Amino acid sequence: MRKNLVAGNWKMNLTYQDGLALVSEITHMVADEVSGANVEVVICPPFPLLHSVGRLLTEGGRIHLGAQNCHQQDSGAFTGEVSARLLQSVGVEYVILGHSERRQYFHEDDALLSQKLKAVLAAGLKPIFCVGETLETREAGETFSHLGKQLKDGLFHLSNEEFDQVTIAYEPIWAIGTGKTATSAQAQEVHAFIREQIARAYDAEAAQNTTILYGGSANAQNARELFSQPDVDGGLIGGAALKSRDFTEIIKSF
Ligand SMILES: O=C[C@H](O)COP(=O)(O)O
Repeated sequence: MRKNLVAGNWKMNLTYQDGLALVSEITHMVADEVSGANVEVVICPPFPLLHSVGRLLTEGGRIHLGAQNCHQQDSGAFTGEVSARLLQSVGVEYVILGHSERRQYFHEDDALLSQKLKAVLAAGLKPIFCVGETLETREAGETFSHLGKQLKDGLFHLSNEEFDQVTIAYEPIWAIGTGKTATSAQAQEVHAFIREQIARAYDAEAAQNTTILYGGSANAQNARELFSQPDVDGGLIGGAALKSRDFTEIIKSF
């Protein structure tokens, strides 16, 4: 039985103080309101907040810590970078890899992401691997070939055991931060396609066990409808993860 998951990606938002205030509100709301829900929750703050947010999450109990990126090497002269091993040592469990913003603004390609995946897995962390198409690609009718290639080149080189640790996030780039959400039917269509590709690359069991998240202007209003789709197992939440009430309502949408 695959798990449902809601991951909040804070991106490059908030100060240290604002971040701690937000996470404290979220832990209280989740503790009070979400006790029985069948969902794992992850919060991915910027690097300088990881340790302190992690401590609050440990005290609060049931929310896991994630990072937004890491370097592919274990250590060394890579000024400004952060290794998976360091992330693991501050209590991180998940790492987002291949977010469309990393691909677009930092030119991360499938070859680099393959190395990052290996580093994350070697450190005992769980990757949240993102794929998604631009509006141009969708309108050209190339969504599925594009996603198929991202999965094949970026992800499907992993062994079965390594792949077991992976969560996939589908992010229609045209829906990120735009307020334009994919319809639940559009999301379901792509998620089913991704699951089918997993079955081909690995097997039916791996496909059934893989958690596939939707990311792209998911919010407290549309989460229930999106999460009710058979192949949508949760969300990678940007803007709405910065508001404790909205994020909690999204978690409660299962
Ligand atoms: O990582 C999160 C996704 O990019 C979605 O962001 P958004 O919810 O602000 O559209």
